[in-house]
Amino acid sequence: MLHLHNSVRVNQSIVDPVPASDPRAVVLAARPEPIRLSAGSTAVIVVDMQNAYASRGGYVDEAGFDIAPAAEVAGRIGQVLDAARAAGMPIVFLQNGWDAGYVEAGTPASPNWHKSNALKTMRARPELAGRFLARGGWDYELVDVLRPAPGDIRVHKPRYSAFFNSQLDSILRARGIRTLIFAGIASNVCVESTLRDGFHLEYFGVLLEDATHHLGPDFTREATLYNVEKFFGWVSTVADFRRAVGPLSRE
Ligand SMILES: C/C(=C/NC(N)=O)C(=O)O
Repeated sequence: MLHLHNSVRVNQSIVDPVPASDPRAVVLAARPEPIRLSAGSTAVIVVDMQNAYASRGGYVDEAGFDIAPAAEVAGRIGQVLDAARAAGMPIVFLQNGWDAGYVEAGTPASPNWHKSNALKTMRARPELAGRFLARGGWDYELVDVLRPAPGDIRVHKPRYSAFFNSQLDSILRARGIRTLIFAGIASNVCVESTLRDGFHLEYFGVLLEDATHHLGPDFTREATLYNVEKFFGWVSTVADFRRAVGPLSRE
């Protein structure tokens, strides 16, 4: 038996979306229980590792959020990608933002116009106008240490959840993907939004807790981990992911 928050107990049986007979299947240690995944039906989803979210002078830094842990997180995501590539798993890089004219960001008739801290910061500081999250600009680009390799997939997304107004679902379905390994920033915003929507689309979502960073007080990190573990998916770590998929390495 495994003890969870609030003293809830669940069986430690393996969650089994793929048959054990699948030659590319491994068991990933996770909370609340281990989950079997296959390299043939699992993708790594790297959420918004753009200068906006992970570099000094980018949007969230300028908007006053703490990005100090982002560099370490990027390094750990690099380890996840090395292991995933060696195992032959597809890797999807999400990039959040809008066109250079901000048409996709919406008008005052959109909640995004009112809630986006990027848009709000640019309105409050006109000298920053046009700088944040605009396709073609530095802020929108992925951080230098996490450049996509040939074969990796990039998906543009204009809202927090990558399943809205994007190609993500059809790209995943076209490859027979059932399980999504999540890394990136921010755990409590775009990562959680995408993992939740994936749940409703029948994807098995696993969040690697040390390959992500939150925006806001530490309780937001705790809340996301609780929500994922308890309601929407599974929580694992970079070391456990590497341990699990290591034997699948084709090198
Ligand atoms: C706050 C925020 C989060 N984005 C993310 N990638 O989690 C934003 O985009 O404004």
